Amino acid sequence: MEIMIRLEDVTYSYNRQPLIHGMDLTFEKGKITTIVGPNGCGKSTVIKLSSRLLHPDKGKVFLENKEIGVMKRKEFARSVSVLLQSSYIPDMAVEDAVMSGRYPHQSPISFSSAEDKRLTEYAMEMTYCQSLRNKNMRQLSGGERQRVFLAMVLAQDTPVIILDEPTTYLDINVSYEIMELINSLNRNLGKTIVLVLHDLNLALNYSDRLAVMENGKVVAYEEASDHRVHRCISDIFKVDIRRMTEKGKSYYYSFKL
Ligand SMILES: Nc1ncnc2c1ncn2[C@@H]1O[C@H](COP(=O)(O)OP(=O)(O)OP(=O)(O)O)[C@@H](O)[C@H]1O
Repeated sequence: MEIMIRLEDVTYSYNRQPLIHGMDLTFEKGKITTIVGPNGCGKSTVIKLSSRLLHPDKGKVFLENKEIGVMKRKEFARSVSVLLQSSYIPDMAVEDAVMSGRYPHQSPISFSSAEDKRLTEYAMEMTYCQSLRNKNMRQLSGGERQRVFLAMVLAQDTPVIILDEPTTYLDINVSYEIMELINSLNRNLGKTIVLVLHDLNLALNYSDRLAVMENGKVVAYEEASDHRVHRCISDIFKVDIRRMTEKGKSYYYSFKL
């Protein structure tokens, strides 16, 4: 098992109110790991600590063997892309916004290369944004904007992709398409993916591993098919988890008892 991101003895407080205390957590290379847990348990905080948007009060975060706090901004951005829950909405056309995802790969004086244009097109195609290319970001619906933010992440073309609730605002069909895309980025291109998902059915069916959080702590961390993690989810969310097989494929689903 190779580790891509490692939180080591991490402590974090907001306004002197401790939220995370001495957390050890790893995200494996080449896997899809999803963090689940109730509102306010600290999932986004872990995402921000893992992507240098917050710095631990104590402890360290490593990307492979480098401490992320000492990495150069562009160096980190060539390795890790991140989609947050509420991103700033830039006042620019969709195509330019997606192209801006390429910035870590460009020098300050260079213009966009053929590779930048190719990846921008690819990212827009994969996220169904091509027809939006000339629209201003601020004119988009919530779901359209979420797809463009995902395209920006794809265009960044990093080995690690961190997505905090990527299916927010998306209708059920687009949610599944995006989860299939995330799955194929992992299975076909070997990307390491870290997700936060509220939809337990998506989390159970698209993750290799699940980290269950409660009150700032990781209370279970197992393979997504492991009954121990299912029991923990059942206890926290007061749901039952079942497995069904359809056309030779197994699926998990959760439902309220
Ligand atoms: N900037 C902030 N200042 C003060 N408190 C904060 C700040 N950001 C988050 N918190 C608090 O920290 C706790 C954890 O927040 P966080 O956003 O990490 O939770 P979450 O598990 O991602 O929640 P949700 O599922 O609702 O998105 C919450 O109680 C929240 O109110």
